[in-house]
Amino acid sequence: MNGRVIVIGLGLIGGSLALCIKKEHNEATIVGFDINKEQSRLAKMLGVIDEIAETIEDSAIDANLIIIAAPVNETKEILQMLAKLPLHPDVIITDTGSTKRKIVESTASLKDRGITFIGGHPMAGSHKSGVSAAKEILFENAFYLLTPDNQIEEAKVERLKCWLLGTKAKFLTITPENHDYLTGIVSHFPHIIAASIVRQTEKLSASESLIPRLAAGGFRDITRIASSSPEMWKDILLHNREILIGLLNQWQEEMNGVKGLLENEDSPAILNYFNQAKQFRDGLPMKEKGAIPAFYDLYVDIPDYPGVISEITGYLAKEDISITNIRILETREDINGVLVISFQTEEDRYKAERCIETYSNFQTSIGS
Ligand SMILES: NC(=O)c1ccc[n+]([C@@H]2O[C@H](COP(=O)([O-])OP(=O)(O)OC[C@H]3O[C@@H](n4cnc5c(N)ncnc54)[C@H](O)[C@@H]3O)[C@@H](O)[C@H]2O)c1
Ligand SMILES: O=C(O)C(=O)C[C@]1(C(=O)O)C=C[C@@H](O)C=C1
Repeated sequence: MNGRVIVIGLGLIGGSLALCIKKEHNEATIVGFDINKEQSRLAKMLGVIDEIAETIEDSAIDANLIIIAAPVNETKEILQMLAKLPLHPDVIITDTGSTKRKIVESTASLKDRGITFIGGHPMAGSHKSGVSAAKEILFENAFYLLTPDNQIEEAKVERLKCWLLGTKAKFLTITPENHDYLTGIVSHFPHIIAASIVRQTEKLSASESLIPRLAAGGFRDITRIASSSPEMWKDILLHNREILIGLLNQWQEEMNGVKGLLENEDSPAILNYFNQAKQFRDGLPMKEKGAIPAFYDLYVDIPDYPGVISEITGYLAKEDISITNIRILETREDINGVLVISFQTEEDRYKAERCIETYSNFQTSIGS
């Protein structure tokens, strides 16, 4: 498709969407705006956008598609500001916010003017922020939730899906209320739990300095998302507070139940507790982004001798397998080191696992 697309908020999500749109619609012009000028400059330098917009006002006027990929509170403010501008009558405005009810409510003035707003939420992401973490394949196979008002013409929804074709996501239409209930359960609430586990651990570490050094695989897996942007999550929680308060009440009951099982030393019930959790977890769809890691990490246990990292990267280079990131887990320095290598795709990670197995005796695992 041809036209002008403006992306407001050039972080992980805005940057990734810009890349997807450019890939699918090469002839379109992608204009980017971010309140942080450094992000705009970086986005242009990385080829994520074609042009930098100096203000939203100037660039939105002739846009065919406006994507707001800013934090949820800012998204509301931007929508209210757009409602005052002389926009192209055929423009489609969408957002990427993790909550929908309050955002959709703030579009009343746009709606009164007959301007199309279709709430959007790509259900894939990461704990990383900023345009430097943006990638074209971020949304592949993920659900992309859309919350069009029932007055929006189907053709407009189809046009938006066409713009977003390069995401290779699976579109699903739901109401804003249902959206906030479902994402409250599978996304917002787990972020609270992850942060609470980390905070409890931090408090207990004050009297036990070994704790941070022992926190290894399991702790890291369940708390990865506690490294997400605190600013972003503060607003998400406040947008969805009623649902989250309900879930916290249920969780407290659940925890009281577990406490009861322990107090009563109810061995069969404890076994059953873990069995049921395992069955549900193991049955989650693995091909969908929601259930697999956002970055395809491979963990390699490495002995401590000079040159071991270049040895492993050498094996991967030999088989032409590209890596996107490499780091050492410091917490396990005192036993062997653990090298974490990230790949763009699950297939690359699989090839790397086979490659390292073929050329060495290093133990690998995918850590999930
Ligand atoms: N991170 C995720 O996993 C994820 C996944 C799906 C949806 N989302 C949602 O997408 C949105 C963006 O998240 P992200 O992860 O890309 O965050 P991010 O922090 O990587 O990027 C947000 C960008 O918005 C910019 N910004 C803030 N206020 C602005 C304003 N008033 N005008 C213009 N730019 C502004 C910031 O400078 C930043 O560059 C959020 O609403 C978030 O809830 C996040
Ligand atoms: O993978 C992660 O780090 C995420 O937290 C991604 C995640 C999620 O909770 O699944 C976070 C917020 C979004 O709105 C959608 C996706």
